[in-house]
Formats: sequence, structure tokens, C-alpha cells
Amino acid sequence: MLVTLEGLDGSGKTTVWNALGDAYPEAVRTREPTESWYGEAVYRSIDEETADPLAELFLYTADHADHLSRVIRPALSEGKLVISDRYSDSRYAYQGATLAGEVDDPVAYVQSIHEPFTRMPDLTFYLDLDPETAAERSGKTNKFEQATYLERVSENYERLIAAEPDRFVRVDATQSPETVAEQVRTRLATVLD
Ligand SMILES: Nc1ncnc2c1ncn2[C@@H]1O[C@H](COP(=O)(O)OP(=O)(O)OP(=O)(O)O)[C@@H](O)[C@H]1O
Ligand SMILES: Cc1cn([C@H]2C[C@H](O)[C@@H](COP(=O)(O)O)O2)c(=O)[nH]c1=O
Repeated sequence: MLVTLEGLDGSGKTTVWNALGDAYPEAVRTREPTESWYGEAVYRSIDEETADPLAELFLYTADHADHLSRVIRPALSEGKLVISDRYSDSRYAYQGATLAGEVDDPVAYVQSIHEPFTRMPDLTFYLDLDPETAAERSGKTNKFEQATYLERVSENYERLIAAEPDRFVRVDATQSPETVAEQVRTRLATVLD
């Protein structure tokens, strides 16, 4: 089963991902951007204020393709639980925002690039946090961690959730880290049982 954690920067995904590691030590825990050289290329682009948004989309997508073939598909074919801190929805939401004005309906465009080869998550936890708090918590250390940009990202996530309400589980990320992790653990346990 493929479980993903999604949300704005600073919404607490990595905190939950670590908590799930304690609850499910046998799970394969992974993340995007990955630690491969494709992921390193992505981080170079994140640090580049003037990176071309279309070029950046394809860097992220290359990293995803490698992640799928090297980590996700092999683990799933062995019947393992896979938990990914960010996955394809991050591309739809974030690059859907950076590509505004570059292509028509950027969210649909990014989805159309993924559809031929990606593997949909079975379950996605959306850690719901307002853009202002998200930007504050994330420390505003990169070009994406700005409230005005995160507002557009948040709107894109809402569109994704509305389109697939059964896949997404919304968790109020303004609660304490312990409560957020407990709610995710409880829901995941009901799905896995
Ligand atoms: N529920 C919470 N309430 C308050 N602070 C939190 C909560 N969860 C995490 N934090 C804090 O917010 C910061 C960001 O948390 P974390 O790295 O887990 O978020 P993230 O969603 O993975 O961020 P990013 O997408 O930027 O990597 C950390 O300082 C963390 O301790
Ligand atoms: C996977 C992915 C990520 N991003 C953005 C979101 C963050 O600002 C950075 C790095 O992610 P991290 O979880 O904070 O390490 O990249 C993106 O724009 N598109 C994506 O597909």
C-alpha cells in the first residue's frame, strides 16, 4: 500500500513521517525530492530564484520517475507498506502554481504528464494549515515558503481534494504535533486492519 503525506511547507509532514516510522518500523519510508542525484538537481533548482518553471517541473518529474522505478514499485511489489513524505500531488499543487500564466490549466497539465507512468497513492494525508502559519513554521528559507505563493498552492490542493475526496484524509495541522500524529496513526491503522 502506498501512503503519502501532503501539505504546505511547514505543515508537519516530516514530523508525522517520523512518528509513523516508530509505529511501522517495517515500512519503507521515503520522500520527494529524493536523495538521488536527480533530487540534488531539484534542490539546486529550488535555490535558484530565476529557475525556469517548466524546466523545474521536468526536474521534479525526472526525480519522481526514478523514485518510482528504484524505490516505490519494487517495495510495493514485495507487498511492503510505503510511506512517502511528498509525492505527485506536491507537483500538481506547487508546479500548478509556478506554471500559472505559462500553460493553460497548469494543474491539469502537470497531471497529464504524470498519468502515463505514475502510480497513484492509495491513501493521502493532507496536513491542513493556513499559508501564513505554514510560511512562519517553515522559516521562509526557500522561494516556495512565502505566504502569497503558498496561498495559490493551497488552492490547488483544495482542488485535488475535491476531485478525490475518498483518497484524501484531511487532518487539522494546527493541533499539537502529538495529536496530529495520533490522528494519522489511528486512521492508518483502520485502513491497514
Ligand atoms: N503540529 C505542529 N504544531 C506546531 N509546530 C509543528 C507541528 N508539526 C511540526 N511543527 C514544527 O514545524 C516545523 C516544520 O515541521 P516539519 O518539518 O515536520 O514540516 P514539513 O511539512 O515537513 O515542512 P517542509 O515541507 O518545509 O519540509 C518544525 O519546526 C516542527 O517542529
Ligand atoms: C516534491 C515537490 C516539492 N516541491 C517543493 C516543496 C518544498 O518547498 C520544496 C522541497 O520540499 P521539502 O519537503 O521542503 O524538502 O520543494 C515542489 O515544488 N514540487 C514537488 O513536486
